[in-house]
Amino acid sequence: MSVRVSSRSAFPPVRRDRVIAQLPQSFRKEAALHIEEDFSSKVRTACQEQRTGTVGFKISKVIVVGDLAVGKTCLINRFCKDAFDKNYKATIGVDFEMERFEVLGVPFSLQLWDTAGQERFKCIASTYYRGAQVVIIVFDLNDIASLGHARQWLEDALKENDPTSVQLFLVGTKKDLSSPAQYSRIEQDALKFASEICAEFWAVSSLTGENVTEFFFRVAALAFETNVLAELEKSGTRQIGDVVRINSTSSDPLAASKKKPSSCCQ
Ligand SMILES: Nc1nc2c(ncn2[C@@H]2O[C@H](COP(=O)(O)OP(=O)(O)OP(=O)(O)O)[C@@H](O)[C@H]2O)c(=O)[nH]1
Repeated sequence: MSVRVSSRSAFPPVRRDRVIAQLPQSFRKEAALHIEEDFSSKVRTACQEQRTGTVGFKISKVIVVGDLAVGKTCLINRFCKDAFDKNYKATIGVDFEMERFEVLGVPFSLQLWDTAGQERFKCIASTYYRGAQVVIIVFDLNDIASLGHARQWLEDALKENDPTSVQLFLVGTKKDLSSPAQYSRIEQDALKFASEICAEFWAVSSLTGENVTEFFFRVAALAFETNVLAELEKSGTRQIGDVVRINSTSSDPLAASKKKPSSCCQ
């Protein structure tokens, strides 16, 4: 496999197909963490001038939660291993994969934590929720009950984390199994719920691979952008009037879902 060597990294080189030079776009503008077309000029400039501090050495923790058998393991495996297993094997506790990216020339890593959806393993899994920068709540697009349970998964994940600093994604899986009519019905509900909790909505299929790479690239890019902005803030280079564009960093998704019925993410 071809790789790209970064002179600024102490880690192994990044795969060529993990290089992000443009901001990947959201799946639906109605439920997006932000709708800018590109990285902010502040972030681009910081990367060009190598003013990203420790971001190149950081590992962002991503937890993937949701009901049993909704497809969390398959989603991670499709992206990390380009593999799909049609047989269900329950995750016992947790498992994780590391993915290395290069964003705007800066190395950046995601640690993807696959957690158990089965009730009996949930208490083991929840001990690993702490320290997440990104929470991905997964539901099955063909099972409305799994979308209904998303709020509980969110509450559990936020108990262990600062609700104002996590980025939330709501991901519907098994898109290949739903008819267009079925899909559009559940998408309406998912979009509504995603905008209530300030999450970004995606619909994917791990069987066909539809939207899987696009989704994880978006996660990596937004997590990277937040880290660079935080680094700039720490080093005092942000100016009065600068806006942190990722709204989930400035609002509490659970409080938002109780107070605001409409979108609060843009
Ligand atoms: N057709 C189809 N089947 C899928 C897809 N994703 C997952 N599956 C199937 O759904 C079942 C459950 O998938 P898993 O990824 O193991 O589910 P999980 O959410 O990790 O389950 P737990 O570990 O118990 O929490 C398996 O039989 C998969 O093959 C998909 O995109 N399309």
